[in-house]
Amino acid sequence: MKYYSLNKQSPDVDFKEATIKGQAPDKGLYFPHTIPVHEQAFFDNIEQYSNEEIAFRLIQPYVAGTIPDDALRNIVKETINFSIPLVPVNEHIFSLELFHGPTLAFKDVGARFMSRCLGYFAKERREKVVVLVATSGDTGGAVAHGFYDVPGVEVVILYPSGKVSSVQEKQLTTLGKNIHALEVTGTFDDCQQMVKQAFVDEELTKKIFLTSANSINVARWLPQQFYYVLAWKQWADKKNPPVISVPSGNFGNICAGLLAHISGLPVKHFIAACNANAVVPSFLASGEYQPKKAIATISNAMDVGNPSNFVRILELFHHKLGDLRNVLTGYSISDDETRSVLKEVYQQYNYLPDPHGAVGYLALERYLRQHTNAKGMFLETAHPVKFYDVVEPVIGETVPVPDAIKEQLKLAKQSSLIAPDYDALKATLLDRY
Ligand SMILES: N[C@@H](CCOP(=O)(O)O)C(=O)O
Repeated sequence: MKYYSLNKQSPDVDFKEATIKGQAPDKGLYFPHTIPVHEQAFFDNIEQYSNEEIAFRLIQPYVAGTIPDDALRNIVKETINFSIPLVPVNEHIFSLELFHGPTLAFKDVGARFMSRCLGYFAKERREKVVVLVATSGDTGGAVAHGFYDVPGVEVVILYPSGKVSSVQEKQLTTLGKNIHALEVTGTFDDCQQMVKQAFVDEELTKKIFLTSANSINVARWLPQQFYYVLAWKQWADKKNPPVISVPSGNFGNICAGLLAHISGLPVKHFIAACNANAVVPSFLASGEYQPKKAIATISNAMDVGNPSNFVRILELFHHKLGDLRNVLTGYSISDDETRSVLKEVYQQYNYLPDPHGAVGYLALERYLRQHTNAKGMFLETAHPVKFYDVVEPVIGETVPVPDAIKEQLKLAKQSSLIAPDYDALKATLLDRY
């Protein structure tokens, strides 16, 4: 499989080089030359396959030739060694729980896969790799955990000061060793911009071997297809495929779902469930793409004003807005609506979503009101405890803290404050590495 840059000014690369580079030299995102289409029988008989076999079959065509199949099987097995259950909330709506991994968020799948691929490729290199990553909350913790203590790898996480939850901040600032956090006095988009600029700074990249662990990196983005197909395995009504509502910020997750759909996965419709940061729903309505400064909300991991993966979504649909609209509808949900649906779902169905899941639930409910024969699922992208400061006042109860993170919450934060300014990042990196 070859990958091309969406800016079309850089040479094609294979999976190994795309993973190591993170982003193409012309600042474009890498995109696969062909999208594999799986046989109908694979999806028709999906219950027959183990989770590992499903994940392996999905990812193998993208990796082929760069990691041998036996090593890849091992990577896949370690990546999804936790449950990904589809849980009924009511008669029409199911929750795909993606928070049973070590950092309680869907990002664990991509981060674990990428860290293992990079570990595999790094064995062949002597140089230290510096992984740069921007986070609005969940990516940072998952990448910190996935790359913790990996030999030859240093991780630098940029996060917007005061704009991630207290649990997320602990997850990305307390591990120490090879994990370093930079607290940026700006927005997630500032962090993302600084990171992207670093990759094209020749002076810096001559001295430091940099890569990205955001979904701009194909090794972070592509494995996110796994759980869409694992959801299909658990979907009972195979004659009536699900509507899938995806809480969306940087749009890597929904873009992976759309990719799986183009590869043959039965899905009735996709919903981009956004908070007040509604650049993509506005685009779907008007045809105009207008990036905006990110607005802070209670579903903070989706506080993105210029989603990186929007260009990949356009490419998937050959830039044909009509085709995209046939598959994807966008909704924007306010913080007040999020609080009230969170409470309602908890009281009425005894199911506690996190604020991102609540946005996904309400967007799905709105769509199903117009499409009465359909049923659907929302992606429950993170455990509600990660947002206990929002959730507890809404439901008037304490959210029990899972054992997986109890000890980490007692550790002290270690971070360096920096301005939302590329020169500040460059100076920090040159000084440290
Ligand atoms: N929602 C993200 C923002 C970065 O997204 P990514 O998938 O490109 O890493 C976060 O939680 O940090």
